[in-house]
Amino acid sequence: MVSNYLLLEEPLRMASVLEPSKPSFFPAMTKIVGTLGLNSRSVEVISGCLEAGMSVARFDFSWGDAEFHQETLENLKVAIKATKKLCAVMLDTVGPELLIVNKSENTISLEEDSFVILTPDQDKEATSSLLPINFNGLSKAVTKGDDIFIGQYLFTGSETTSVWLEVSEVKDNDVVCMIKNSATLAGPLYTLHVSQIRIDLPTLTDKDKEVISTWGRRNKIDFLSLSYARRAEDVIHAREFLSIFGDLNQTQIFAKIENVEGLQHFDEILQEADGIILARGNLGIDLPPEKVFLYQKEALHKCNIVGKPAVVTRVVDSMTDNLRPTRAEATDVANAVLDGSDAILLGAETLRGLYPVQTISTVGKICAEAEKVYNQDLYFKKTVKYVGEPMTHMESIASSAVRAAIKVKASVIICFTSSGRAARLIAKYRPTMPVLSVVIPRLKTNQLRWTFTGAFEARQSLIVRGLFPMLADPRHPGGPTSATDESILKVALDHGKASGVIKPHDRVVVCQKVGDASVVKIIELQD
Ligand SMILES: Nc1ncnc2c1ncn2[C@@H]1O[C@H](COP(=O)(O)OP(=O)(O)OP(=O)(O)O)[C@@H](O)[C@H]1O
Ligand SMILES: CC(=O)C(=O)O
Ligand SMILES: [K+]
Ligand SMILES: [Mg+2]
Repeated sequence: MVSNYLLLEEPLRMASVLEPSKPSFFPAMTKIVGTLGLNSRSVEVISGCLEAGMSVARFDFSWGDAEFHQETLENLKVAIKATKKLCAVMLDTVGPELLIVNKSENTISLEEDSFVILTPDQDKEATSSLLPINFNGLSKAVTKGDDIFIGQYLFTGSETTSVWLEVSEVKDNDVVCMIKNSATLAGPLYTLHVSQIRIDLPTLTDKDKEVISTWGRRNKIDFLSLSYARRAEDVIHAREFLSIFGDLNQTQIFAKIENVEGLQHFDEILQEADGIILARGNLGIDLPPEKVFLYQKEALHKCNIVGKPAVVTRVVDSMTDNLRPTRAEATDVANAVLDGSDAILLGAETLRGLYPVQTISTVGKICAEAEKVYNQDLYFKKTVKYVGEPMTHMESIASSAVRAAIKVKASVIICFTSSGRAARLIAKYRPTMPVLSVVIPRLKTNQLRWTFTGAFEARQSLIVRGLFPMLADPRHPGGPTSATDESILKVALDHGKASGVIKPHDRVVVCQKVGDASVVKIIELQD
């Protein structure tokens, strides 16, 4: 029987369960995005995160100000130098997120069946009977009987600090709610969510614009995580805004789908965005829990077939306080890989968790095991069928490179690229071996000065499953000649050997342009 499930057939599966997990030169083909903050901002801890496999650092502006994040980023730079591990930078916007700030940071006890008022008056202190929120339209958006959720920022669900409320009355700008479960709110910041209600705030808020034009520009961010993307226009507007700042026109936009409205416009958003983040934290309370798994499978499938990277969030919440994930969480990580995610995003686990480094390493190990039993052959066939014929030249070259690499059991695919496009297309076919994307710099000018391209392109591949970037020497920019190509290939092979992914007598598939022709070649190493 031909399985339709992206998992290898027996007897390979049981063999894989019983064989010990093997350490490899890289933790997994699936990438890990770590949210840096409170418990993950020293050079030492960030270095540990990089060594454990984090390749994208997320700076979440819902939490902490520009100065706080700058300090963390400076430490990240030191850690990158020290570990020699590349890492991309992602700025995550606040967007139309409803937040409660608890300035005093005293815990707030809420009693089941008693009442609490939500007020837009942010000068008020947060107490057991009054919670100030950052939005003055709530009283117009909700009606009696609506459910409201309040939890610690990046709530994990297992803590006793989350509460469900029911709207019992709207009084001018205030919303009076009945408390449905007793809870103690802890920490300085809480997120508030009303299921399936449109929050009439722009997706890119004034604060977000300010942060992008200062912090984002200063740090030439690789990715913008556009929180609460609800329509294609949100992405278009964000792109227009980024393009005002010369350096940021290369920043990729990852649309973060966090509610049903975003889900309803998924196809149009995907068309405009460079990638998608399945923000299961918020979506998991906007959608009924029983619907989340199917959305995940559908969304990942859609991203995969168009070759855009997809990131899944909130996988091992319980590791925020524990050294081991629950069985359900470990299985969930593996299923995210089998469903097709490119990267896993860790939130509370690395931001305020007790074990940021161990969490990254545990998630990496689970991903690696799932990748071993991923049914690449079936996936490849489905993708080729979906793309149809005639294929574009590049699509045909990319799929041929993957096919050739699998047939000859190559240990690695080396892809020369400037824009990163060719390497991403290869990754789309989900090769079982890593793709060394050798980014060849190009010289460009803005009429005032010369600069090299390549750094953005290299770092942006750090979120794509299977891509491992390497920057070629800028002394060989521009048009390829056979002499420079040979020397670049030699550097790439040496890099592969030094990192342990290429061994003597291995076969390697190389994808490059020779003159005008795109070629796929197979080389057999002597030593
Ligand atoms: N500097 C280079 N030297 C040799 N081959 C290259 C070089 N840059 C790209 N290629 C090859 O050219 C083909 C087109 O790849 P890709 O689309 O990435 O090219 P590009 O020049 O980076 O992009 P674009 O066509 O968008 O300008 C691929 O086969 C790729 O491996
Ligand atoms: C990470 C995030 O914002 C979410 O999962 O909702
Ligand atoms: K955010
Ligand atoms: Mg969210």
